Amino acid sequence: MDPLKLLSRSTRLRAGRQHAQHTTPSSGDRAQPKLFPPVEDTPKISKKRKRGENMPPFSDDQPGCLDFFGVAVKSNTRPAVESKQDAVQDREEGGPEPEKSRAPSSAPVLPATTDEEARAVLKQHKLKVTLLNPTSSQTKQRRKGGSGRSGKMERPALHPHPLMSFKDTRGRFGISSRLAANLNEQGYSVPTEVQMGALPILLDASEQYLGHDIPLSAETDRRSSPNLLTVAPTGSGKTLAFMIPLLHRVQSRRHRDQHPTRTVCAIVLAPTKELVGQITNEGRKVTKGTGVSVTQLRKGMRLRPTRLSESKAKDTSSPNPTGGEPTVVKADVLICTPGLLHSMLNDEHNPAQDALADVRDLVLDEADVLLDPLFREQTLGVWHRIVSPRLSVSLWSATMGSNIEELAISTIKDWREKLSMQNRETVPEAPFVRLVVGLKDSAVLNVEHKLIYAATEQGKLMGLRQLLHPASTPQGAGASLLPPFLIFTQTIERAVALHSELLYDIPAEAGGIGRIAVLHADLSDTARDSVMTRFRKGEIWVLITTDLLSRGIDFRGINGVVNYDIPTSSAAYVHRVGRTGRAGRGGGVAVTLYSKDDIPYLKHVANVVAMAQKQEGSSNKDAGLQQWLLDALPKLSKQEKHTLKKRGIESRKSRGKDTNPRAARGARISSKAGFVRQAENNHRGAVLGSQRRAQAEALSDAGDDTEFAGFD
Ligand SMILES: Nc1ncnc2c1ncn2[C@@H]1O[C@H](COP(=O)(O)OP(=O)(O)OP(=O)(O)O)[C@@H](O)[C@H]1O
Repeated sequence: MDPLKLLSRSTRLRAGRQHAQHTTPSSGDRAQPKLFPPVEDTPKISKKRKRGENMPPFSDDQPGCLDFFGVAVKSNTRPAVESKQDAVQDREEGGPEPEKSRAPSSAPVLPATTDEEARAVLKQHKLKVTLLNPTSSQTKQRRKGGSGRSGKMERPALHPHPLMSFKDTRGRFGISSRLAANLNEQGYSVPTEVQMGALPILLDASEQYLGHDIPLSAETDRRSSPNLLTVAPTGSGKTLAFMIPLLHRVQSRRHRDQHPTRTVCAIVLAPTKELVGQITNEGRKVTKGTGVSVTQLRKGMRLRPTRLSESKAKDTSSPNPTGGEPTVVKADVLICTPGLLHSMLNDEHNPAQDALADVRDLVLDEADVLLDPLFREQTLGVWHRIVSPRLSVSLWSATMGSNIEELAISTIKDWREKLSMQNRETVPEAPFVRLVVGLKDSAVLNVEHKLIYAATEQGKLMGLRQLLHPASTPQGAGASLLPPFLIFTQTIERAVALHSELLYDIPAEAGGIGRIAVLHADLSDTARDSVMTRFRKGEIWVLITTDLLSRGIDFRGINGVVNYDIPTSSAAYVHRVGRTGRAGRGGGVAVTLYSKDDIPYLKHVANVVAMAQKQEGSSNKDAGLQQWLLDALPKLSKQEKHTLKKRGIESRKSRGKDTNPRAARGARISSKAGFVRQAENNHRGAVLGSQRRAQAEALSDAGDDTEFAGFD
């Protein structure tokens, strides 16, 4: 088997075997993908446990950690919880389940943890849960008697009981046997940190997690699923964390309503087509046989109207822009980019103006990008078209600025007020919870970060070639990378130029030009799909791309990321390097090449690297980023940061050649000397000239019957 066929996310995983075949460094040998060390390695926690009475040892090696709460399971709270859950399940699924699909009597049941145990586990796994919309009285109390920092609003902490094994999802939250079986079949047994924290919050909207700490206000609707904002590291399993609750709710609703026609019940928005495709694929794998349909919205499709307007819609259906009959979306869960859905909803020929009438779940994956000015209008446009008072919104990313948090709070408030006015009755307020895993906005820890100074553009190209051909470099002289890896550039032009420069660098015996490819937004959808598939299959070893692939994309077993052009924000760095070291795998390398032009803009990258190294507790001080370098790098003002994020490094933009040809020449990606390029240009000009002359002669020979074909 080709060892590079590891990238394929669609590879069927089997329980207990999912990492067995991985042989490249970044495939790692971790049995389960937790990011933070198990309790045995954490002296602080074990010390605490000695003091605690009922805290049995927790080991990540225990599959599913079913014994974790072994002592407490015997407690008399268990039967009550069990019977309550059965009742909820029966109610949700429209009556008692047939015997065969019920959990067997030996099925895991709700671990009856105490609040104290839950707190210890949350702390151990670096999970922090906060209520973002406390009642005004709670806020005041905390201001007075709280931390003492007057005027600073302190939000109350929550302590949901974490999920220790996917087996518990059925007994504890009543997810269907089919959904549970699919998770098991895909090899998911132990939840990652984000799943441990988010699943109980989203699957159990009641007293389970909120009642302990926070008496909610009278107008807060306890029955609503809470709104959730999650910040968790790249590759930590956020997709599954939002997919399971969403699919569970859709499935329960379908059972309960017994409605034959499908209308969209849930929407997942993501910024790129590639990510949309990946989420759809993941959703389909876990919904197999559940009757829930997960669909990727594509151009030329038509949204299905709700029942009310269906008959009216039949006469006014809009033509398919790609020709032929438009495909009507028959989906329970719709996954799409905000731009496409927004334009479809605003199309005046669209007969399905109320297509989102049944939507009760909205997920914003990579929420900080979706709420960035670039996508904000479309994202909020879709959000405001949803009219269900029971809407539950969740926002997910590895990086989330405080401005995004504030924007989310204000949008939820505006949306609720608007809906209350429209409906002429108060829409109940759902709790808005924030879950943070680890340190916010930081790079994943199991990746080795390298910053390499290359002085000039040509130096960067040479540095990259050394990475591609480590054998030609004296041992220890530089970084080396094992394919497959990704190379990021700032612009499409530079990605294309770098691709043509490196095209012949991989020897024919190793696959030649087929091993290296470029992917960017100017390619057709088919070309983009084909490159993605070939990279996932391991046919392509080096993929040059722009920030198009920097977010969300999950290539298993990718060994490294090269920032050929430095990222334009710390968030961009976190996401780019997060394409390696996924699901807890070690061995990934992130190399950032920088020239002297980059030095003014390097600080944000250096800060993230320094933070990651500090968190990791790098034992080798020389390997880490030197403090003098950090101190020497200039700091950007807020305005400069904003401009850099928006426009990138000016000299690398192709437009530079009109305004500043010299700078543009300096930024050109080429290893050829100036005189060689000039000779090539002269030759190209001569060939073009002779072709033109030949054309002109042919035209004059053709005589008067030739039609005027425009000026040459
Ligand atoms: N519980 C689990 N056990 C084993 N593997 C898991 C588990 N949950 C997720 N994974 C795997 O981890 C990888 C990363 O998951 P995912 O793409 O959801 O990460 P993410 O947090 O969304 O990353 P990003 O921030 O880059 O979007 C995937 O290959 C997924 O199959």
